[in-house]
Amino acid sequence: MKNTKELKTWVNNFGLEHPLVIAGPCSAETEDQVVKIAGELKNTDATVLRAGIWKPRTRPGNFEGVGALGLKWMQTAKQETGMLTATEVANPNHVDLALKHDIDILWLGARTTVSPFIVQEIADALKGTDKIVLVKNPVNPDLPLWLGAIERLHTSNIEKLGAIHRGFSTYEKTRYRNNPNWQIPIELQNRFPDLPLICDPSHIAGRRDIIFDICQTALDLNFDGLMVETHYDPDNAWSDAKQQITPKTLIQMMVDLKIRKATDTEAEYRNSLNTLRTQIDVVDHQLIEMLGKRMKVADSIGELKKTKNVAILQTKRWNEILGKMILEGESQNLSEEFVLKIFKAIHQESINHQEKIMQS
Ligand SMILES: C=C(O[C@@H]1C=C(C(=O)O)C=C[C@H]1O)C(=O)O
Repeated sequence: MKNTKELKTWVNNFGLEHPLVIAGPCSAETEDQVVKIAGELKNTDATVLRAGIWKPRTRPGNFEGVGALGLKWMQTAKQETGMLTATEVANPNHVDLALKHDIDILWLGARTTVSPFIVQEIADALKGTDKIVLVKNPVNPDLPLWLGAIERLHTSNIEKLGAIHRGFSTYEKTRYRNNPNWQIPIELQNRFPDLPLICDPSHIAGRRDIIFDICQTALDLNFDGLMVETHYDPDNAWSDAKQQITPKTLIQMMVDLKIRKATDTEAEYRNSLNTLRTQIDVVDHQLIEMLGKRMKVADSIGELKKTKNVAILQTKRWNEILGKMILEGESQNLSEEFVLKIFKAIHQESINHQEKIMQS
């Protein structure tokens, strides 16, 4: 698959002055609930009503969705509000049912994207449709797997494609339910700058209070749209209660979010930006030079260790360096997380260098 300007056409055709907003409950629960939420979302920035009909739950015994019955409720909501509809499909049978009920946007969930077999079956079932198909990232931070799923759909002649970033599962406890790992959607934009990219802050956050900040970050990173779980009574939702917000909160959020433009052509802005970027270029050059110098010292240590047959890894020394650098980083306004990441990478490169010398 090649990047082409046409990839963005379906989003541009909405003619919106704000990001595309897909909103609605995590799960369709009752007809009244679906229709009521759609009613509250009508006349807001939300163009598309989302609702989960089949819910992939980590463990059995939880609410697994109302099934095909809910598709009729989506149709009623669409008739009453004029909103487009979107739901998740996880197998060819879901695809058939969703198409029969004229759902406008189908998405593949994170647990589906991980499996090329099931993605291929879904791509085959979708052949010939002109529906919009969105692909959530796989649960693991694997860009080729994510792109591979999109390519399978592209090969099935699905033209209206997009990616949804919902964060990546981690074993570690973090402030997020699913780690945003923003580098991955940034890399995706590098490869496919025109592929529509939508952020799902609800699944990244797993909780209401940080949804706004995640949306703002997404807009700062050129995302085209937001998919936000919305319920009139979030606390009593049948699934993902903690991460849903009310339509009223969504309306306020869209007022408060700052929508960024791709660039600005004003001369003074361009000049200042160029001056600052020259400074960045100088510092980057120095960083690489310093890192090269550090590795030369590591090489010498490798030579020395080789003469005495001493192990490369010296945990005590390494921990001393980390402790010192975290403190120095603090005084330079660098987060501990960042300093750790950088120094772990430096340490690994240093080990690789010494490995080469010790084995030669
Ligand atoms: C360079 C050394 O070898 C390893 C690499 C280190 C580094 O790059 O700072 C520190 C400790 C060792 O694990 C050393 O022993 O000092």
